[in-house]
Amino acid sequence: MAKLSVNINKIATLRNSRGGDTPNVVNFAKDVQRFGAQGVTIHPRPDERHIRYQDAYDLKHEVYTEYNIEGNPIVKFIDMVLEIKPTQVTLVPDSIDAITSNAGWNTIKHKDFLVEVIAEFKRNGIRTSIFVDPDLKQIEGAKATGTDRIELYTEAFAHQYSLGNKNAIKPYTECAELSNKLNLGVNAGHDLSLNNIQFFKQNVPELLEVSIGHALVSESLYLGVENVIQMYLNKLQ
Ligand SMILES: CC(=O)[C@@H](O)[C@H](O)COP(=O)(O)O
Ligand SMILES: NCC(=O)COP(=O)(O)O
Repeated sequence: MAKLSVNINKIATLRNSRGGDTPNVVNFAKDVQRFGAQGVTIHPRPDERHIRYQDAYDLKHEVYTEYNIEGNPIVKFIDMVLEIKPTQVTLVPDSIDAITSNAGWNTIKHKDFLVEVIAEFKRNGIRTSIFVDPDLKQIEGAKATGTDRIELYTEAFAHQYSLGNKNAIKPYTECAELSNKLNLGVNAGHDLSLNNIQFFKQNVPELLEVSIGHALVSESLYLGVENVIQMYLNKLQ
């Protein structure tokens, strides 16, 4: 069984749009765990447009499942992760102004940097994962960094699958097979959804964890809206 880690960035986006504390990010994290999620993921960005660094600290004692913090390992991020000591840190090579993550690491070009940062996290007992495109060379490069796991960047799969192209799964299957052979754990994320997750899971051997946020929160709105409209109508009678 692959674990589901719920990315709660979007809850912080909604909260920040009004400047208050609704919805409350910590309560949401507690609820998703109560409902069965096996992990909570956050991806604080340098501009703190959704998850703030303070949220990462506030969640530390409330996430009793797997706490996964994703981000670009700039100094401020590294210091925060070392202080919080989550279950897992996922390194993502985001440019400062990226709207969302849009590429995996070049694990060959950035090998020395990754080796150093990963060693520091592992010395502190934090499991490491690095975000990579589904490319066999990048998987071999990831192995050489000493990371425990890789997170396969699934945007291309999600897009192609939505167009009906099931062959788009092939590089992911191959990368997972190679990772398994190399004893690298396999996580995955980005644009996974109720539409594509079952097919993805069935075709990616030994998938350990998926982190899902954007679609999961959108689907929750759609699937919950009928109930909430009825509750308002009842109160307005
Ligand atoms: C690495 C990855 O794919 C996710 O963490 C994604 O980037 C979520 O970040 P946003 O919520 O800022 O889009
Ligand atoms: N690591 C991927 C993640 O946390 C969530 O990505 P998305 O579901 O918001 O696209």
